[in-house]
Amino acid sequence: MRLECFRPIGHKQNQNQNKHDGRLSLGEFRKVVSWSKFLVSSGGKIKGREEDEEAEWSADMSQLFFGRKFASGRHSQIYRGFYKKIEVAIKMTIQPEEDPNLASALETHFTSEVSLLLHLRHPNIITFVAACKKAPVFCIITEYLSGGSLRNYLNLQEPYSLCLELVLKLALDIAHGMNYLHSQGILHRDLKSDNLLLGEDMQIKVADFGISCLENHSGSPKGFTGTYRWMAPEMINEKQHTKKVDVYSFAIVLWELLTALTPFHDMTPLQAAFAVSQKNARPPLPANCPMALSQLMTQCWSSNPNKRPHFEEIVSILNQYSDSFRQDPSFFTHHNPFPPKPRSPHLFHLCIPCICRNSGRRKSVAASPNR
Ligand SMILES: Nc1ncnc2c1ncn2[C@@H]1O[C@H](COP(=O)(O)OP(=O)(O)OP(=O)(O)O)[C@@H](O)[C@H]1O
Repeated sequence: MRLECFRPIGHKQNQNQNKHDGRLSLGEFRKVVSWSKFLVSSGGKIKGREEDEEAEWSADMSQLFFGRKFASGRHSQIYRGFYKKIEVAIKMTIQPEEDPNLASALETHFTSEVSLLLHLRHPNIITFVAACKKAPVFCIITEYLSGGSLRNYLNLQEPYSLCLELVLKLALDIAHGMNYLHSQGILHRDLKSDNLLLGEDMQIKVADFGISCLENHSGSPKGFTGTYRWMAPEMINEKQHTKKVDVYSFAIVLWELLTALTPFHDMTPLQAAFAVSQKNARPPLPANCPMALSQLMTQCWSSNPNKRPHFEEIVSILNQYSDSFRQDPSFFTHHNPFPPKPRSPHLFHLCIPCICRNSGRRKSVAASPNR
């Protein structure tokens, strides 16, 4: 998109402008102009993660050019734009006058999202550019990712159609991003395919840190929750939770990659939450899913958070699978993550006569799936 399609805040628009040429429509322009009176004079500061650190994040609004709105969140509108000639996404949130509780929750989440994003630098985490806070309008500027969300991508695919190579690549991108996030002591708490964005080269970046928090401040997110279909049972039950809630959500995302379907699509989010937390329900394992990936998913969505692996381990397992799969495309057909346990020497000894006597029968007994 050409730079001249975008307008700095406060710039007058030509009324005859064509609505469909990538520029702002009159309505969109009026909205941005109405926000501009709040944004132009902004020069906010926000507390950094260190108690005494006040990090400057304030955007230079004269360098911000708005394009079209291309997405919406629950409480935000997302515009394309340019900031200092870099293509960006601009997330705008406006506090509702009529709902002071929501207004205050939105401010808390804006502050928390900025203070966390500010410190993150990783190829699989969305890059923060700048922000602007001038109540009742808040804006967060990040790099723009042209591939849209993973959910939108999956919606365009046939069920069960993603090739294993792509599933492994995307799963590894997510696991790398999450491993980095956890290494920084941050819990995401809303990991889902809508919050995973795709770059041009199908590189995934983790986004939307609105309800994320530092590990040692993991109380319930005031005013908001994550999304039930992806939420770990202990978080649904509002119990104390740890980094492992993200591992649970990762398992659901892995299931989405393998099926391209929406988890618990035949239930409302509340029904899904009840089924997961009270009946230990999980999405059905795909029939043709390699056993190695089924085992990883099952482990990651275990109801006991201590049985879920850390992301470091997940990265290492997925790396191993990717390497083996690259070298031998039939790897997943042969690989059995549950190798039969070696028999104890005592039992082996006892079996010898019976093997000798019934050598023909032994084969079929060993092959019995019930053993
Ligand atoms: N940097 C970006 N590049 C491309 N698309 C983006 C970007 N940021 C957000 N989006 C799009 O906007 C949608 C909503 O963004 P985001 O999840 O950050 O908003 P939100 O208000 O926190 O949403 P919600 O509260 O509903 O989860 C994303 O699912 C994605 O499709």
